[in-house]
Amino acid sequence: MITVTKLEKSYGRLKVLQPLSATFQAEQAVSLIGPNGSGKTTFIKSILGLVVPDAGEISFLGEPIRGGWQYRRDIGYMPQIGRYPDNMKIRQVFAMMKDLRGTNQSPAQSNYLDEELIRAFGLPALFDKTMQSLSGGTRQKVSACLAFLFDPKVLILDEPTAGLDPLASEILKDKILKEKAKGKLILITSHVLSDLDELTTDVMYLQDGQLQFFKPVEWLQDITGEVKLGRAIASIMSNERKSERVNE
Ligand SMILES: Nc1ncnc2c1ncn2[C@@H]1O[C@H](COP(=O)(O)OP(=O)(O)OP(=O)(O)O)[C@@H](O)[C@H]1O
Repeated sequence: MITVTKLEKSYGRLKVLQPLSATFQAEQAVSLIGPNGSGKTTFIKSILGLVVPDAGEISFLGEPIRGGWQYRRDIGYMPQIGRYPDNMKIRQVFAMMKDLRGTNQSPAQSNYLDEELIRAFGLPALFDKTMQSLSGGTRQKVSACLAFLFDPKVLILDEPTAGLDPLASEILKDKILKEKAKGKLILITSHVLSDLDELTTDVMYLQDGQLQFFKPVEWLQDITGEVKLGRAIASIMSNERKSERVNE
C-alpha cells in the first residue's frame, strides 16, 4: 500500500533519516517506536508530503507521491500538535474541513462521514467553543476526530493519546481497534508502549534515523520471551547496549 525506498533527510549537518526502506500493507497496525529525535515524525511527514526528502522515493498504491497530493485524501492524519485558527469554533473547523473535502468529490464519496468519535468524545456539547479556548486534551480530541472523519484507507497517528485523559484514551484506542478490524493500514507512534500492546501487528524501531528492525510483533515476543511491547523493546535495547560494550 505504501512503499518507501531509500528515504533520506538531513537538516543541515544532522542526518535525520538515513537511507530507510519499508513497505506497509493494508491490515497492518505498525507501531513506529524510537527515542526522542530518532526521526519518527520526520518519517511520517515525508509520507504525508509535509517534509520533502533529500533522496529516495515513496509510493502510495503503486504511484509515486512526488509532486502529487490526491493520495492524501486516503490518509487520515492526527498530528502530534494540531494547529487551528484561534478564533474558529469547533463546529466551524469541522464545517471547513467538510467544505474542503466536498469540492471535486463525487456525491457517493462525500456522503460518508465517520462522526462516531465526535459523539463518543461528547464534542457536540463544546461545538461553540473557540479553538483558542480549548484545553490541550480537547484540542487533541478534535485532531483525532478529523483524522477519522472521512473514513480514510490509512490512518497515521502521531502520539495520539498524549494529553488525553484515561477515558478519552480508551475511547480512542477502541476506535483505532475498530478501524484496524476493517482492514485499514494504521501507522502509529507513541512513547506510551502499553497503549500499543493491543493494537500492534508490526513494530518499526528507529534510532538516529536508522531502521533497527521492522518485524511482526510475534517475532519480537519470540526472541525476547516478553509478551508486553514495552518489556520486549527494553530487552532488545539492553542486549544491544551490552553487545556494543563488548565490541568497544
Ligand atoms: N524543521 C526542522 N529543522 C531542523 N531540525 C529538525 C526539523 N524537524 C526535525 N528536526 C530534527 O530532526 C530530528 C528528528 O526529529 P523528529 O521530530 O522526526 O523526531 P521524533 O522521533 O519524532 O521525536 P519525538 O519522539 O521527540 O517526537 C530531531 O533532532 C529534530 O530536532
